[in-house]
Amino acid sequence: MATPAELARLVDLHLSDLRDPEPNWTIGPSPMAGRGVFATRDIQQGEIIFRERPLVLGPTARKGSILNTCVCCHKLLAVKDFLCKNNCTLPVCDKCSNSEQHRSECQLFQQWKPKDLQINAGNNNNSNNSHASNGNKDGDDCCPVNTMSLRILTAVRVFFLHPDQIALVEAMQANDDKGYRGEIIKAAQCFRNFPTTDKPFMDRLFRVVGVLNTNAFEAPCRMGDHEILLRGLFPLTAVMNHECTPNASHYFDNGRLAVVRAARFIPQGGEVTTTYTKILWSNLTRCIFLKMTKNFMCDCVRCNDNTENGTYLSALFCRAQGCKGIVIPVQTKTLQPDWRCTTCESVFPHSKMARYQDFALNTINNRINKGSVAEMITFINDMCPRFCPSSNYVLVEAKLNVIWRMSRPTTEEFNEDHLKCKERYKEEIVALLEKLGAGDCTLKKLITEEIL
Ligand SMILES: C[S@@+](CC[C@H](N)C(=O)[O-])C[C@H]1O[C@@H](n2cnc3c(N)ncnc32)[C@H](O)[C@@H]1O
Repeated sequence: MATPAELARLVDLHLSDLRDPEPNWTIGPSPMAGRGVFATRDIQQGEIIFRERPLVLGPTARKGSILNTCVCCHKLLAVKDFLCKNNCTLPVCDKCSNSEQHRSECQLFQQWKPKDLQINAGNNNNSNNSHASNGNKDGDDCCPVNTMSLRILTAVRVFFLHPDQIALVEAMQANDDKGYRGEIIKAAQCFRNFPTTDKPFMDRLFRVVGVLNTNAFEAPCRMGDHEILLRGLFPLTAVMNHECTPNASHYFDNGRLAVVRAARFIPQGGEVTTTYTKILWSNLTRCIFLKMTKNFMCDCVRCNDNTENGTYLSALFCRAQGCKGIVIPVQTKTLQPDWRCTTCESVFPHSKMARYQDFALNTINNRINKGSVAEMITFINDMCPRFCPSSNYVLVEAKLNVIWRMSRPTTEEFNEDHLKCKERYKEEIVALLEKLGAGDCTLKKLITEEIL
């Protein structure tokens, strides 16, 4: 792995005009993991630490993604006949189809000979050759886009970068997850002539895919009245290590600019951290997510406190007869803790509580976005307290969903009680964030400034 100094040199070149002449950050060796970002002086809460453009950007092409979106400008395309006229099978608008960027990737895809993607209605479920629908019900039968070849596009774009930019990608960490090979194999199956026997090429591709999976962000981008998620590699933002209640927060300005601010005061020399999970998830949910997606167990203060600063985001109702107490995990930093009631002290095995947590999660999530906001509020206020403590993260997320839906343009009308509920939910979530010590985090800004 590249030294912190070499990584910092390449990051400086990448930042170009966005590099502050006297930055308040530097890259150094981290006691948490590998390299990290550190404050060169005291940084006040709310201060911008850096801004950065993506080194590469591409479609996320995940299940449910809108696929009839131009791979260059991300504009929404017609529901039919939106693929490149040169048969590279990439969705592209007329204007971008003649751009330099598209020309090079179009030629490469043509050289690899994409397989015929004409599909039959209802034949969308073959995961080895997954012709995805375009997320637009009208177009389900006529959207011959292969999500796996679309997903590999961001990795392919790395090969067209300037040598210093390629060196930066090479200097980044790539977790060695065998699952990443599957992504490449599935993409290769979309072509008749993919260079699978070219070992140096395949090794480089594997590393690039590893770098993307370890470091890339999903950045929301609004184009007119549709919003899509882009897969972006923002190298400096990615060098920040994870903390479950981080001291910095980041957001993406329309997918094209990462902005990193101090959520709290950061003393000179302190490591600048961000979070790779949702801040309001419970200890166990974050722990499982980090292990599965980032391959590490977090050791931060919050992960070591089974009350989570008194927020009890994990809490479930006690299963002992007659007890109305709550149970929380006994051990921290394990994927299968025992659970103990804080009132009667009964202990339950994880298998039992995991089933209960899944039941609460599925019952609540099945209602989210189904039916009106008014129905959701009634469900949250009247039904959920019967089976889920109000501090449980799933219920907290349901309230967040109501705030989100009420803050967006909608034809639904809300009465005074609904508006009061929304305000109450907002106050509860802001109080939770304060208990966690989250400072001026992005979520707090989104809630209080209503820019969800
Ligand atoms: C995006 S990289 C962060 C930068 C990385 N430290 C480097 O040197 O390039 C993400 C990886 O860093 C490591 N990491 C980040 N935060 C960590 C933490 N709190 N504890 C342990 N490992 C962590 C994990 O290996 C994770 O997959």
